[in-house]
Amino acid sequence: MMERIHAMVASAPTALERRAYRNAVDAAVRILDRLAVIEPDADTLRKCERALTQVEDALRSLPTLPEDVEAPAHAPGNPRFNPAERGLVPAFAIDAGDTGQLVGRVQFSPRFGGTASVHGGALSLFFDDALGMVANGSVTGGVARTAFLRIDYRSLAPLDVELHCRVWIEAVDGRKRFIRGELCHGDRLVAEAEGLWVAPRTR
Ligand SMILES: CCCCC/C=C\C/C=C\C/C=C\C/C=C\CCCC(=O)SCCNC(=O)CCNC(=O)[C@H](O)C(C)(C)COP(=O)(O)OP(=O)(O)OC[C@H]1O[C@@H](n2cnc3c(N)ncnc32)[C@H](O)[C@@H]1OP(=O)(O)O
Repeated sequence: MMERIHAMVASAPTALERRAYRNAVDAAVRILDRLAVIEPDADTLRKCERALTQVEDALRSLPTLPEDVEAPAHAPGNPRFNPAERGLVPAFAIDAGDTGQLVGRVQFSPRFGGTASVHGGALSLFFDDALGMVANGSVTGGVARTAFLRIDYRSLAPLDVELHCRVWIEAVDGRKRFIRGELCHGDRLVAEAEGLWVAPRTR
């Protein structure tokens, strides 16, 4: 599988390039996290904007990736990098997985928040990624796309606190993979998710 993915990718990034990319994204998201909590001061923020525009100019000097890369988003060889590496979803620590069930921890930093709690859309984004990992994991095998994702918000999710997540396969029916998940803060249920992932037709 991995060989096939690597073959689809024109130029997979080296470990050094990937680390540099990750560090640059980390710096950018730290800025967004800080902007989410500060009291705005126009002078300071104007200086920040000028400095950030210089960073943007440096990034514009780099070529962009070709549009036709088709390697899955989470594949190690994908030069587009996976969603967590791009800062799209919060980093997710996986404690156990790969047996059709996944157990892990996630912490939503301030940029994912409303006032004191996590934005509902950010929770949905997280569930799409976490349930998607199980839907696309070694037990189910192969690529499948999200057909629907339903979230039940049970209680407010605090920011900057470790939350615990469990994701499992509810049922597999032909190309259809029904996946469920839950997110808890200690003993308190924060949100539940259920979704359907559909694998492409083989012919
Ligand atoms: C961006 C792509 C990313 C893909 C990643 C893949 C692999 C990555 C590898 C490792 C990944 C690790 C982690 C992955 C993490 C996250 C993954 C996120 C994935 C996404 O974020 S991806 C973007 C959002 N996603 C879309 O952009 C989908 C747009 N959409 C479509 O592409 C089609 O819509 C599709 C393919 C869903 C179905 O199309 P189709 O033609 O193959 O299926 P068809 O109509 O034949 O239905 C077959 C059976 O599913 C039932 N069915 C279908 N849809 C249903 C629904 N909504 N509700 C209830 N039942 C439904 C029918 O009722 C029938 O059931 P039955 O057979 O029993 O009659």
